[in-house]
Amino acid sequence: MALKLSYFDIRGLAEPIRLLLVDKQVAFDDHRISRDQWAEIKPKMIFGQVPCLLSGDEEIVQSGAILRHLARVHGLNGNNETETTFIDMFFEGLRDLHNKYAQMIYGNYENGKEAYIKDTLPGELARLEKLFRTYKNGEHYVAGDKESYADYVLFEELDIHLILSPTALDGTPILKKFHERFAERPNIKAYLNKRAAVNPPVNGNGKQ
Ligand SMILES: N[C@@H](CCC(=O)N[C@@H](CS)C(=O)NCC(=O)O)C(=O)O
Repeated sequence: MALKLSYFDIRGLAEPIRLLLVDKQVAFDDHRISRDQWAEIKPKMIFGQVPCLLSGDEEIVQSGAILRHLARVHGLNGNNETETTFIDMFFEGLRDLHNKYAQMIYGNYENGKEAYIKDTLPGELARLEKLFRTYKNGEHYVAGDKESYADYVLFEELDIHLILSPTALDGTPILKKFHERFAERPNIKAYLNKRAAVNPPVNGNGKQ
């Protein structure tokens, strides 16, 4: 089934989806929309927004729905209902953190960045690390031995926070190790090397 992922030429909400597809070696058209093209494309989108994954004739929007769709198709959803629920819960927790990050990035970067790094982030990461240790003490993936869609989201979330603050993970060694391990997965590593040459912005306003 031909896949086309439409998004802007930034990492943003599409990057965990790209990472999942790349890691699973699923071919896709990585369609990057320019600001000029957007005015024409926006009215055609179900909610007037991207990312949008076109899978054959099926149009899927909402980044969480896209990730969960791919998780079901590629076996990245846990081994049973308990694991799937845990993975979803972990993902929603990551989404909450990302919303706080995005509020600061888009709404209060100049005045809010330092307070976000110092006051908000450590507690958020500590909570995530505690949850991450639920399965096998966090030695592998979110739900234990096998990767899930939430691992791609977690990796990207940690990665962008390291861009924001290179010492961001110093207080959460288990998450730091996960980030290092995940970056070494061969397909991810090759993608990160290729991406580094282009270095696309993390966010739409160029702040990161
Ligand atoms: N809940 C949606 C949010 C999508 C969203 O906010 N997309 C932004 C880019 S990150 C967008 O399309 N902005 C352009 C616009 O709204 O015109 C999701 O998770 O996919």
